Amino acid sequence: MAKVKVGVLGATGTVGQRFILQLADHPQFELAALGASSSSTGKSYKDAVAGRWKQVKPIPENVKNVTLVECEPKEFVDCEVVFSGLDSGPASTIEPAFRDANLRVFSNARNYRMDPVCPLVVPLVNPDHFSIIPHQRSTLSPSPSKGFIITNANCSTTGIVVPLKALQDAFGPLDKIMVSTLQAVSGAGYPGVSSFDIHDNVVPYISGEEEKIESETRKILGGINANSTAFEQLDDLAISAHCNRVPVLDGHTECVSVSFKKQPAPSVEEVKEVLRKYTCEAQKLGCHSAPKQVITVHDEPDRPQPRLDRDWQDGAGVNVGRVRKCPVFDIKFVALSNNVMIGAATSSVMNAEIALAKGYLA
Ligand SMILES: NC(=O)C1=CN([C@@H]2O[C@H](COP(=O)(O)OP(=O)(O)OC[C@H]3O[C@@H](n4cnc5c(N)ncnc54)[C@H](OP(=O)(O)O)[C@@H]3O)[C@@H](O)[C@H]2O)C=CC1
Ligand SMILES: N[C@@H](CC(=O)OP(=O)(O)O)C(=O)O
Repeated sequence: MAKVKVGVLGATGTVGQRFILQLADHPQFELAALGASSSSTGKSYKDAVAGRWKQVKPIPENVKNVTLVECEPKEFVDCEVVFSGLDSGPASTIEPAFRDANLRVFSNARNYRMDPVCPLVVPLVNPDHFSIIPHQRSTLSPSPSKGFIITNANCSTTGIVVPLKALQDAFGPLDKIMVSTLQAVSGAGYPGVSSFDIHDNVVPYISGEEEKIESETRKILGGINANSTAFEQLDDLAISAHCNRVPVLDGHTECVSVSFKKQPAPSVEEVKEVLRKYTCEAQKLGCHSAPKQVITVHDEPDRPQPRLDRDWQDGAGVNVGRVRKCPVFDIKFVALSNNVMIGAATSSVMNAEIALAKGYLA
């Protein structure tokens, strides 16, 4: 089958560079156009990222000499799909312009995540939310025949909703959640937090992050109504987040405590077994980027750790450890996810693979 031609918006940034690595040699997608800001357009990709290519792997040979273009639909006429690693400012007008020009937009930006007709999908959790797409199109005037926007979640939200979904499926509705995050500096893009601010330090504030974790979790773990026209958010799920920036390059660590509506609560061993056995639709569909093991449960008392565990399975799954009884809630555990992989680029790419497999790119 011919590959689907795709473009990347914000191709030079932290998330954009990960898109390049994942898409340069993808079995189903072919890179056809790369966009960035006007300070990069007209340059070859290698010149535009000179001094700020921050990946261990080199720039793929077939990308080095591609000329960067403006993020305008007329520059992407060969593409059927675009992956967006745009900042939220430019994303607010650029992403809908691509949707209205009949491209399928897979976005990392926060702008449309809580939109009532926009799917907010963590591919390991809720790809069933794609079914709102026909309704999303019907709310637009003129209604695009092919275009849509699908978003993926904030990177810290992504890391917790995967184990929480496994627990919710197995043990019924969750009651309360407390989460404290230790977030990597790559979450702030490049150059991000200055070394002077983060070295030998912890910054106990990330603007807007706590609110995003609290609202996005309720949407992702919620359902969609029978005729696929509205999301059913978990409005009665109590959730509170504390967010901290720590001197780690990649990988968000999150300390989670959870209680269940149904009592008695499951035991530690039952929780571990459910997490280990959790599977997702991307695996069943045979998606190229799906992890073999969605949740890797560590029994060692000092794992997961970002440096040791963030690249397991190319950062496509979630690591959980320290599962234990909580004297205040029911269960507590530590989750680690790669914020730039499953927290960003891998989620978008896997969402597109699922959409392709389910016929949404036809
Ligand atoms: N980093 C992470 O862990 C995560 C990030 N996200 C989200 O992904 C998005 C990208 O984040 P990140 O990669 O960290 O950001 P960066 O700042 O590293 O990259 C931003 C990209 O957007 C481009 N850009 C900026 N302004 C414009 C413009 N006016 N027109 C066109 N292109 C523009 C930049 O191009 P140029 O190089 O030319 O300036 C660059 O390619 C954000 O919305 C972020 O919130 C989501 C989850 C996790
Ligand atoms: N704010 C996250 C990364 C991010 O960009 O989040 P969002 O896509 O929700 O703006 C972090 O700093 O680690």
